[in-house]
Amino acid sequence: MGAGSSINVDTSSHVAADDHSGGQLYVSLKMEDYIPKGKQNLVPHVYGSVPLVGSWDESKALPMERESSSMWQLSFVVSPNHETLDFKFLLKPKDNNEPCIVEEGPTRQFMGGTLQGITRLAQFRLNADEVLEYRVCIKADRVSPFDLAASWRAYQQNLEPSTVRGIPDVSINHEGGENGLSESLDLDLEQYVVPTPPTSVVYAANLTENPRSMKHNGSEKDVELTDPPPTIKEPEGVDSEKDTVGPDPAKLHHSPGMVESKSVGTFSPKQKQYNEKGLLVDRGVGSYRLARSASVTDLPDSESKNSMPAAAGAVAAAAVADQMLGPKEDMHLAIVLVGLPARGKTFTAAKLTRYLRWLGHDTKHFNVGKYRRLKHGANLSADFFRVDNPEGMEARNEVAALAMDDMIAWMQEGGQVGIFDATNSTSHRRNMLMKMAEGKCKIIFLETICNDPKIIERNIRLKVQQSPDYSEEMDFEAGYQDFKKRLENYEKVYEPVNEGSYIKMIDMASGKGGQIQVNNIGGYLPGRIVFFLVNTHLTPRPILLTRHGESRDNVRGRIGGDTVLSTKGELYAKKLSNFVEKRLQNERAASIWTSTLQRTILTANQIVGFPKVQWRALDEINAGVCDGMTYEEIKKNMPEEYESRKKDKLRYRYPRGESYLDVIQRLEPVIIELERQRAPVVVVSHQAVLRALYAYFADRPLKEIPHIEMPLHTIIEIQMGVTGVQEKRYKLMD
Ligand SMILES: Nc1ncnc2c1ncn2[C@@H]1O[C@H](COP(=O)(O)OP(=O)(O)O)[C@@H](O)[C@H]1O
Ligand SMILES: O=P(O)(O)OC[C@H]1O[C@@](CO)(OP(=O)(O)O)[C@@H](O)[C@@H]1O
Repeated sequence: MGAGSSINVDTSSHVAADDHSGGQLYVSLKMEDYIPKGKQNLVPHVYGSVPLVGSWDESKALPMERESSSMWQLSFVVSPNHETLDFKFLLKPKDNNEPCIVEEGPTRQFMGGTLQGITRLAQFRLNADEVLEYRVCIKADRVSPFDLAASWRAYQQNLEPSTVRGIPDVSINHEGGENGLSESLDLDLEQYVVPTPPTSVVYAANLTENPRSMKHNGSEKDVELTDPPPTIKEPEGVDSEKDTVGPDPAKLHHSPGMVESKSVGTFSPKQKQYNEKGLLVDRGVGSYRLARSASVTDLPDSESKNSMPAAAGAVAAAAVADQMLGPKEDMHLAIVLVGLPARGKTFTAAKLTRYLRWLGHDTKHFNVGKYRRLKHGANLSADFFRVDNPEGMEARNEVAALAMDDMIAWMQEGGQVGIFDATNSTSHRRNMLMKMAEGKCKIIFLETICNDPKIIERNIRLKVQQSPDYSEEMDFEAGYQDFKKRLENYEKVYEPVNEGSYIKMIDMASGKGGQIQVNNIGGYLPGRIVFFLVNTHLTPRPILLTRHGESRDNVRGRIGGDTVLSTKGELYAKKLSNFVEKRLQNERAASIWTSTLQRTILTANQIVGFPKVQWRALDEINAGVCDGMTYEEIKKNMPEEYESRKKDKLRYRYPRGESYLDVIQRLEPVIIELERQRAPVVVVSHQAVLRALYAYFADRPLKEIPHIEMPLHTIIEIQMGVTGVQEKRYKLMD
């Protein structure tokens, strides 16, 4: 994506999202059958150097299967730790008493995923005069665990015996768990619901920045400057269950058993205080500040702007290079939304803000609608938005300029990414913004386009229900008609973006993939933003987060390690499998993700009927030299380490281990993959890792992450949907 380039990404295919998923080698072998009459009792087999293909033990060789009348085939997966695989074909008589015939010639070999000596015929010497020859076709492709899971799903749907071997982490056992216990536990899921952390439901635009000009004595008047809460109106004569109608938030938040829930952009007073204080985080990723990599002992005051140690690794290196080589204005990035009303601009802006903040980028969301409401009141009719209303036009340009001024001023104080959320639907308006930004920040336009009338209709209804513009309009139909008129006013003058650097999201909410077009986009952070947007969508699905069942080390109070489950932990594994079976009973495409540590694998072991994927990225925070110690032992034997961690748990890096910031960085591919999935996912992982994942969905600030409560034996259900994120919790046992 160099400067001046323009590319189209068709998101209906799986674009570039698999590069992080730790590929495995999918090997497919075929042999053409020339077996003469009289030799048809010989079945081709494969055996070789790894346990999957018998460890050179003929009796454990893998039989090939008949694909057609003349073709034998076998496919298997070589795990990453067996990248070198030696193998040979052999013919096994159906009558086991007769000796096997091993193919002539040198051993065939895969090395580092490359095939050696593959094309030669397979020759079998039956006796001094007779040699059997087979044509051989061998293919090896690197595949992601997700594609493997998909192939397993295809098997499940077609109900044909799988011919893919060696996927030990893909469970195809349809019977009940061990002892049949999962069937015997009859769970009524609702009785396990527990309250979520206290929060309130807020429309995303309400959480955006307040005008600086309306600040008093340096402190913001939160109460006066907050948009009025939305009034939930039921559209008259409309069945809210119909697919053109968005879910009634009242129902969403108080559905049976849902004790409390919250949406994206929800905040606790504590969090708001944090946001407004604007803790500036410099992880060396895309920030212009080049903090040196610090050990915790020389960390300055944690609230100071330059206090974040630079993140390690190639990713950070790329970002740092961008900062050093790019022009000064590139140090600050303005993402300027463009689009007609009800096209998902605020939704996208809020989501992007959440993602960038989670990654440690100092990001703020400026919503011009909020400025307009605060300056001119919330109840302006569609006439205000007419092009032939000069006062309205002037007032709208004025609040846009005010918000842009604020954003640029904030950037000059050190802010990194500003998200400027308005329709910005004419080139005249965009020119004004570009002039204001000249020499101060780089602008990327982000246009959301939707051509699906059903989705537009659903969005309009959602807007009338949720937007503070209609909070005082009790009559849904009147609000609906007014919004439609407002939309017509915008449509008359709308000019799609064709200038500068831009990203166009076209029909991304259609559920069929959509399209992303980018023009003149370069650099680390813009690249990450495009990658994130390509992978996000609106398909509703749950994500279930849970820690593993109690481990033996948990009982002893030892951190890290790789022990098995305690008796209590084993019980949780059974309850969890029963829970998942019930909660996801109609979700055939769901998958179970674990870390590579025993305690999560054992916890998921009894869940049957879903593919399982092991991620190293989901492994617990690496406690380095402290691994296996109790907190008491660390305090006694390494008091400085203990104190340093206590002082700054987010940034503290265990000697030869990791910090929470390191964990967040390695979890980014997991977040992208969770965003990309359209089916439910159950994540069985660990305390620190789940704190970091949860913080992303719940929009909790970085500073709070190491202190988020993440109890054992509890499931946090994150419901992703068209209105954002809802949360529900189940506690299966103490
Ligand atoms: N890319 C998109 N295209 C179409 N609709 C979207 C998109 N992203 C989100 N939406 C939906 O649009 C609804 C209205 O979005 P909102 O952000 O308030 O619109 P806008 O800011 O454009 O007026 C959201 O609740 C969401 O369901
Ligand atoms: O960051 P803190 O609060 O120490 O929590 C992380 C710790 O949680 C533990 C339990 O104490 O996770 P886990 O349950 O996965 O074993 C430790 O292994 C890990 O070091």
